[in-house]
Amino acid sequence: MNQAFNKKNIAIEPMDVKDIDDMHKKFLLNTKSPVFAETLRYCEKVANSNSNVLLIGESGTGKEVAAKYIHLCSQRASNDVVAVNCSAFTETLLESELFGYEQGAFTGALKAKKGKFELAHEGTLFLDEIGDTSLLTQVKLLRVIETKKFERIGSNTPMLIDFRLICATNKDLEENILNATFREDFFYRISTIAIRIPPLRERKEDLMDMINFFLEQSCIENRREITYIEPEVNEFLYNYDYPGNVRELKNTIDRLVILSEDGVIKKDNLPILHSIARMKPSSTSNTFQSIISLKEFRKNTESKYLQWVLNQVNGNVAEAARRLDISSRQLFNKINEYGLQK
Ligand SMILES: Nc1ncnc2c1ncn2[C@@H]1O[C@H](COP(=O)(O)OP(=O)(O)OP(=O)(O)O)[C@@H](O)[C@H]1O
Repeated sequence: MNQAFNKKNIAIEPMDVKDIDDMHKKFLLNTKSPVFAETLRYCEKVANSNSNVLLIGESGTGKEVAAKYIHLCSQRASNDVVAVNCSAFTETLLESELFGYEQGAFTGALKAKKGKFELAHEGTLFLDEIGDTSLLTQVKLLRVIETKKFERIGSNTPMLIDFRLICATNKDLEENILNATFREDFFYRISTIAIRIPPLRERKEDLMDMINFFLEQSCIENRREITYIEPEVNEFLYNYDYPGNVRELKNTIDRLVILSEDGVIKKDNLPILHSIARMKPSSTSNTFQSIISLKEFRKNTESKYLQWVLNQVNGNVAEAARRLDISSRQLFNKINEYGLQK
């Protein structure tokens, strides 16, 4: 190694899981879904290789969770998993975040800083949202991945590093290659093993356990006790499609627990957007019949939704307006405009 590493001096990223037991306590990995079970077995299988892994899946499916799981199942588990969200930085900032810099390397570099490559030494580097990196950053990353060497910004001394790379994306990188925003050579380099993390709607077998898991977690975190959940809430939680996946489920439950009163989770606390989604449960996978103007589409959707809300409150306009957070006068105008039934 060209420059000595001293693990003790490396500022460790705060990690929310210490070991595999802790991982099982904090995340629901005991799955009843054959699809997700296969995903987890695949993660375990590849954990002990040193291959670069690309996790592909919609936002909120648990790609970061899967990355930590792979790390903790690997021989690198006693070292760190260092995560970087590539979309959170501009090109220059991402570079200094990854490579680190020497004192005086640029204006504002008052003292030297270690980058994530160094921090991930002997551990795992997790690059989230890799599809958001620029072509130039991809070239620089490719070089480090191939040579396992890098220099801090402002230094000519190469450092040798040993890390396992896991990247994640919710983008279609193959399409990005076609439109020249993602390098093909970089794609092949980072995706020796590609693992698809299934969306929640494809693993509904886990929904009940997940709901209970997050309820319990949220009650502890928010110091609440839930004694009753209105049936409409349960109906919603079990039938909703969760386009935001596990994150949306978790946030929804948090919200319901926080807004609960006297231990009761009420249907009134379901966000209004959820009510729209309930009306059109497969809104994300809908096949539309024909192309119409956006104005006409909005009008159709709005009128159906308002009719549904009016039905829910037995035609009580004042109550419907209150729940819709608009004035009764505005609602009356809409009722007349769309010819709605009270
Ligand atoms: N199996 C699981 N058990 C418990 N919580 C989970 C599980 N999977 C995901 N979560 C929770 O769901 C949220 C989203 O997970 P994560 O950040 O891993 O998703 P992601 O696919 O990386 O999202 P993004 O694409 O937006 O970065 C987190 O709060 C995470 O703790």
